[in-house]
Amino acid sequence: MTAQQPLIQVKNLDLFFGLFRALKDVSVDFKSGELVGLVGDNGAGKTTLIRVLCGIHAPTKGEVYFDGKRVTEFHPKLAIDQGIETIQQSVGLCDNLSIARNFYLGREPVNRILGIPFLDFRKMRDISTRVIREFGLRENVSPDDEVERLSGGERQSVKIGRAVEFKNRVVIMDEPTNHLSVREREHVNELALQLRSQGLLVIYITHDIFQVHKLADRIVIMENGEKIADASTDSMTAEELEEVIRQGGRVVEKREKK
Ligand SMILES: Nc1ncnc2c1ncn2[C@@H]1O[C@H](COP(=O)(O)OP(=O)(O)OP(=O)(O)O)[C@@H](O)[C@H]1O
Repeated sequence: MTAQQPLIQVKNLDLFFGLFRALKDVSVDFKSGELVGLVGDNGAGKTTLIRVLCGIHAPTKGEVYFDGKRVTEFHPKLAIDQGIETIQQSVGLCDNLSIARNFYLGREPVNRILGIPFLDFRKMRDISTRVIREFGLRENVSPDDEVERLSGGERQSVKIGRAVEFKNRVVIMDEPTNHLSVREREHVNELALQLRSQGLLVIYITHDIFQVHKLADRIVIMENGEKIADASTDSMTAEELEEVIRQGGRVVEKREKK
């Protein structure tokens, strides 16, 4: 990894829901071409942090920089325009629409005939066919099939394919392998590595410590709204990582006191 400028810089972020402080002075950097595991117990603040990055929540205090520029407005559309895509198990696809339509959701290509705009179905079908083959969907799956017909892993593949095709710069994967079979899980994880090797920043949220330790370059651990550790996976075994999470910040504090 070169010493390049971080793609995303989070500085001293605080976020309150009413009186509840969900993020406490969180600072963290993310670089392009990195796969970063974001872990921590339930309620640690992982989802809240990534919701700030994808423009769903505005921080109460602190700063976020994207590509060196301060983010002054937090809105999901702005985050998408900057190339930040979130892949969650249960959201992101409309079950009753075809794979092709889902692939282009919100970015539908248009043909103009006599100045009247028409959806370019041929383009949607052609591009999504290529991508669904490339991303490992079954041979008998057609771009005209409703996504309802797809397995969990195939649904994730459509979302990941979409992120690559639209040249996203950041893919946030929030528990992307929940409820998937072992084979599908491996496939989704291979796709995550593929995104990283294409130079994207991948932020991977999970409770599966052993899985993320194998995949990630770096692990950021959160606890009660705070970042309690940020370490490369080479510097910590999966067992040590699990212990840090189990003990909250206490193991880290002990290590720092030595
Ligand atoms: N919209 C909201 N309004 C009020 N409190 C919220 C809201 N969203 C999250 N919280 C609270 O903020 C804290 C952090 O939640 P968050 O979802 O970020 O945790 P998490 O680390 O992603 O947990 P999990 O692994 O269970 O998804 C929790 O105590 C949660 O109840």
